[in-house]
Amino acid sequence: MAKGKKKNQKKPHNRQKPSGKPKPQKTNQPKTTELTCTGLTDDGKGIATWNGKRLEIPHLLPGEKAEVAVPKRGPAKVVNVIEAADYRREAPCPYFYECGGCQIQHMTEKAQGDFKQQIVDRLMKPFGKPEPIMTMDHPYDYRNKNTMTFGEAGKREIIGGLYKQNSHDLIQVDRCLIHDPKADDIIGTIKKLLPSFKLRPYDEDTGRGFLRHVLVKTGKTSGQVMVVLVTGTPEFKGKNNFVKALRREHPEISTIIQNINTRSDSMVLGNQEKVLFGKGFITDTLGGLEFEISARSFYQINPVQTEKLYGKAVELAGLTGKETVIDAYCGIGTIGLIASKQAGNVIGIEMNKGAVKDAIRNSKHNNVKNARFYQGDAGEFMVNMAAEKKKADVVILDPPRSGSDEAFLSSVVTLSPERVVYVSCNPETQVRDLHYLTKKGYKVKEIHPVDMFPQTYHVETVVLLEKNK
Ligand SMILES: C[S@@+](CC[C@H](N)C(=O)[O-])C[C@H]1O[C@@H](n2cnc3c(N)ncnc32)[C@H](O)[C@@H]1O
Repeated sequence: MAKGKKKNQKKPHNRQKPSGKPKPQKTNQPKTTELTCTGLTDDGKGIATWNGKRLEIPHLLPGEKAEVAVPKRGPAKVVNVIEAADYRREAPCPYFYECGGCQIQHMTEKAQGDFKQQIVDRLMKPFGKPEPIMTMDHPYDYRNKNTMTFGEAGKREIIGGLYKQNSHDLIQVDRCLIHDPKADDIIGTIKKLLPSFKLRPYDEDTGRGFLRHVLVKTGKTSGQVMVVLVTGTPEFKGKNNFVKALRREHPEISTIIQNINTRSDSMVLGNQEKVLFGKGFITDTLGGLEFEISARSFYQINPVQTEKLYGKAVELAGLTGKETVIDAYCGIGTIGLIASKQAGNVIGIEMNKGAVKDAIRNSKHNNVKNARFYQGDAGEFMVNMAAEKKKADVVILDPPRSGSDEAFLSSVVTLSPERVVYVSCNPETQVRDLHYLTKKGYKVKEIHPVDMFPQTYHVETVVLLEKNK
């Protein structure tokens, strides 16, 4: 195992007190005990009680009896499952128990769907019964955005992999089961090429070395592939030959970008980019439209499920070709542009400048004439629209995990659209916002959970609200 970052590690010290009496060492030696799991948290951890204390234990399932190691600090760990639940399975990924990327691979696929359905059913109970969750036929290989981090282990052995759960320790990962396999092949080739070009992984502490991460984006429909080499320094010795060698092994690559990231936080990408080969972006098709995807633009990571999610959102909007539709928190304009085919006009609002530029470019690229995109805070934008007595027939909103805010929601109430379609990647904050809207004259009509992120605990929901008659 390699260290991706050593900054927070304290140096050990051996000094003793002058009295000669050694200070007792604080140990974190775990106690191993037998526990029975009584429930599951919404992030997929087993719940058990030990010495009157509630424990949340990764990889343990309700009804199971297990030997569990309980340290003084940090998470408890399953040592041995004594009685297994009938929906437990051998996790298909060999890195599952170490890597933090997936949390529920030890459940059968049916159980994963049931688990997410139960969460949504419970949270949405005040508003009605949710529809059955939309699951995926092949819940693997789905990510179109794949990142691996580079570091070193032992005697300068290069590691290209993922962080261990809750840490900055890297695990060598040759194949991540939810990544696009093509992406992992390319990352493997890059790892193999590094020594022959005398390129090393970047070390944040010393500022030496070169490669921090490799990000590979793939267009599932177009087959186009973007490779982003995230480097800690701008110098790239032998870059032309490196690009040639990589393309020789992977002629499917459409564009290669060097992204320079000198930051010390956990952001993968920096602000500076150089296009080394190709156009610097790829395209992909979604909802019958073609979207340009750049290294830094937000694009839903599971295209198969996104078709279902957006399809449902547009269907719930109930458009007849005349309506004014607001696409709030619109990102690169995907939902609004897809809806524009059936709407009178679309107004998109988004905070991120780059995403708004992408949305405008995408509308031109698809010859959409009835959509306008604005940059700003969605709440402020809606307050202004309400103050100017503007009209909206349908509001579609897809806010970040933190949900929407009162400025936005109160302006929705003032604008008084017939329908509100609320897409969310966090049903908890969505429920909070639904309580607000249902107290102010709206009624929840339909609730649809969508499994956008199989093997993880995350669940997406799309909810239709209508104005009380
Ligand atoms: C979950 S993404 C949805 C993007 C888009 N609807 C899609 O499906 O690709 C949420 C978006 O909200 C934007 N955002 C966050 N806070 C915002 C705010 N206060 N006002 C407007 N947009 C905001 C983010 O930049 C991000 O693009």
